[in-house]
This record gives sequence, C-alpha cells and structure tokens, in this order.
Amino acid sequence: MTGSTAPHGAPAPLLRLRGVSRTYGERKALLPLDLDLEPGTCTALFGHNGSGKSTLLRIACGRDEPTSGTARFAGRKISEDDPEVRARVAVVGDTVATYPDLTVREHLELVTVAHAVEDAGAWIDEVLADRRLSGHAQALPGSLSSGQLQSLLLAAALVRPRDLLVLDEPEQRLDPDARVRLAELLNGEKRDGVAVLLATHQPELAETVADRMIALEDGRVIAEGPPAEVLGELGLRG
Ligand SMILES: Nc1ncnc2c1ncn2[C@@H]1O[C@H](COP(=O)(O)OP(=O)(O)OP(=O)(O)O)[C@@H](O)[C@H]1O
Repeated sequence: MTGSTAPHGAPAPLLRLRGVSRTYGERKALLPLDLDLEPGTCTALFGHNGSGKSTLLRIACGRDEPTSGTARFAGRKISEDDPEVRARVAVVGDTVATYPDLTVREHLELVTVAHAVEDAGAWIDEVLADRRLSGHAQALPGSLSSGQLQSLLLAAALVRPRDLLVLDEPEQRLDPDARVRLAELLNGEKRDGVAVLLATHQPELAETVADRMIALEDGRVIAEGPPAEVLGELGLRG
C-alpha cells in the first residue's frame, strides 16, 4: 500500500504539506509551512501550549482544512470524508472520547468491524495485552483510570490497519513504564513502514522515536531537524 516511489528512486512522501497555514478569525494559529512524511519515518512536533501543534495535526489527518496551502495524502487532497483516508489514517487525539455503555473490548471490536479486520479476536487479545488492558477487557470506560483510558485510545488505533499514524500528545496520562512501552510501540510502527506524526511535550519521546523534529512557537517554525540538534538549539539538551 505504501510502495509508491518518487521519480528519483526515494520513497514518495505519504503526506505532503505545502505552504499550509491556519487562521481562526484574526488569530494566526499556524504560519505557512511545508512538511513531507515518508513511510517508516517519524516526525515530532514540539512547542508550548498554543504553539499550533494540534492545528497542524488536524490538517495532516484531514479533520480541518488549511486556510492556505495544500495538504495531500498519497497524492490526493486529504479529507477525513475520503474513504481511503479513513481506511489508511489512524488518529489518537488529545481528548478521550468513549461510549459509556461499551466495554473496553467492545470498543476495540467496534473498530475492527468498521475496518473489516479479519480474525480480530486474537488480534484484540494481543493489543489488550500489549497495552496492559487484558484485566480490564470487560470494564466500562467510567471505571478506568485516566492512564488506562489513554491506553484504550492507543489500542483503538492499533487494532485497525494504518499507513499513517497521527498522535496528539500520546504520552499524556501515561506512567513512566507505559511511556517506555509507547516509545517501543512507535519504533515498531516505523519498522512496519507506518509513517508517524506526533505532537509531544516530552523531549525524551521525540529523541527516542523521531527522525525529525519541528519546534513551533506562536504558529511559526523556530527550529527543524534531527531531535538532538533541535533540542540543543532550544537549550533542552546537554
Ligand atoms: N477552533 C479554534 N478557534 C479559535 N482558535 C483556535 C481554535 N483552535 C485553536 N485555536 C488557537 O490556535 C492556537 C494554536 O492552538 P493549538 O491547539 O494548535 O496549540 P497546541 O500547540 O496544540 O497547544 P497544546 O500544547 O496546549 O495542545 C492557539 O492560540 C489556540 O487558541
């Protein structure tokens, strides 16, 4: 699915943003920027509250349209209304949205049915175990801790097919052990050829998983490059 190749032989970017900006009324949430994301790579967005990370992620997954510029996924304008985008782009948002009357397992079953996943039972068991949720499979969301709810959001993205994984601060509410396992998970996604785009407030996560880091401030790119270099520029590293 991700095997397209650019004319010069390098993998074609799965996600290509060109001159993308977003304005809300008078507020410039995002100034024009470019971003290419290739299969099997991870780009991390970093910046203070309100710097524009979620705005960029919403455009990248087709939930919002840029005020200017173009956002393309696999060569076509990205929109979450596009069945191909819904089939290939998995999103872990920054807010927890669950059905209060469905168990943890039923949430994941719902996702696998929607995405026509075959042999979903065993796969759901595996994802539940990886996210340390096996003992809560029959629990309703209201009885979960905030970290367990976050793990459920991650699990819902993992039980379905995906070529692009977009995550908004996936480390939030997770304990240190779960954060280490999150980094392992994202590196595994890259090995599987998934393109990963995440916003994070955790420099260690960016350094462990990201090939490229984009630091934003007031909607503007203030540093961009390998995470160690960007964190150095920001004075957040040795
Ligand atoms: N729907 C909206 N209407 C008006 N302004 C918005 C809207 N969404 C975001 N903004 C503004 O755009 C700017 C960027 O917000 P955004 O949510 O992208 O920041 P962020 O970097 O993700 O912050 P955080 O780290 O707090 O999640 C902020 O000034 C915010 O107030």
